[in-house]
Amino acid sequence: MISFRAASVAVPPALPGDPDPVLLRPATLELAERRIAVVGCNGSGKSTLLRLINGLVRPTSGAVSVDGLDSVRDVRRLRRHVGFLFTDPLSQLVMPVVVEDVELSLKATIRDRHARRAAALAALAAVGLEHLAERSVYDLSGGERQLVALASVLAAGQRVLVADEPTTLLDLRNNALLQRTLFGTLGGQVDQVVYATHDLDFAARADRLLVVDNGTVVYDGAAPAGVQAYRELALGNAGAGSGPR
Ligand SMILES: Nc1ncnc2c1ncn2[C@@H]1O[C@H](COP(=O)(O)OP(=O)(O)OP(=O)(O)O)[C@@H](O)[C@H]1O
Repeated sequence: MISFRAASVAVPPALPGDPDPVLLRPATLELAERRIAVVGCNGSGKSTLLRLINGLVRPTSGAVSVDGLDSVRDVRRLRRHVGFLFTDPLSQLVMPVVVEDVELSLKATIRDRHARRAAALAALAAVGLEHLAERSVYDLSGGERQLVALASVLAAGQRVLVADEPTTLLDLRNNALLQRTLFGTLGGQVDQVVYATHDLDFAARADRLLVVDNGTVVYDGAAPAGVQAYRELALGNAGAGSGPR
């Protein structure tokens, strides 16, 4: 269960004397569903909301917790419980060689070096990238990096996954592979996936959908109606006729 209790985020103003810009207005949410999508226009506050979940952003007021772990007080334990997939995979690929990056995620759980290598190769195979195991992460395409980041995050074995626009760099086939892999882990090692996306077909697959506008959660409910609400919000009347496919 992911809980937001009147959680808000404000930052210091760029110019002295200006009011503090509010990135997220107080949000109270109890998120228990397995697949939770967050949609909204550029700059609406989706990443801010996602980053609150694993303590990358601290609430200015209110509180956020995941399965009883407070995002400020228990932040170290929270980070072991909640994995985060960044929009830009280079933000999180820390080892120079693909297989080594996945092995790093397994270090806490598999002590034997050979077993760790085998598990890392299996994690890469799950996203169709075992042939890239010995390549430099800097030589990969953007989409290949995004899939390696997914393999590394899944290998870490966290119960909750937060993914910030995880399909932005992926072609149609790999987009489908990512969705299959991400959702396929649910009910196994993973209890919940929370993802922000501009891909409305991906968003429509959620069990619950949040629409964020100008730092406020303006819709919270079923995905198909939420996608439609977002179309109308973003496009006005032009979006009203085009329902989710
Ligand atoms: N540290 C900060 N200081 C000032 N403004 C910030 C800071 N972090 C984010 N913002 C602003 O807060 C707003 C929300 O940012 P956020 O990254 O949450 O949006 P988003 O919905 O994820 O956008 P996108 O779809 O473009 O990724 C943006 O206008 C951004 O410029």
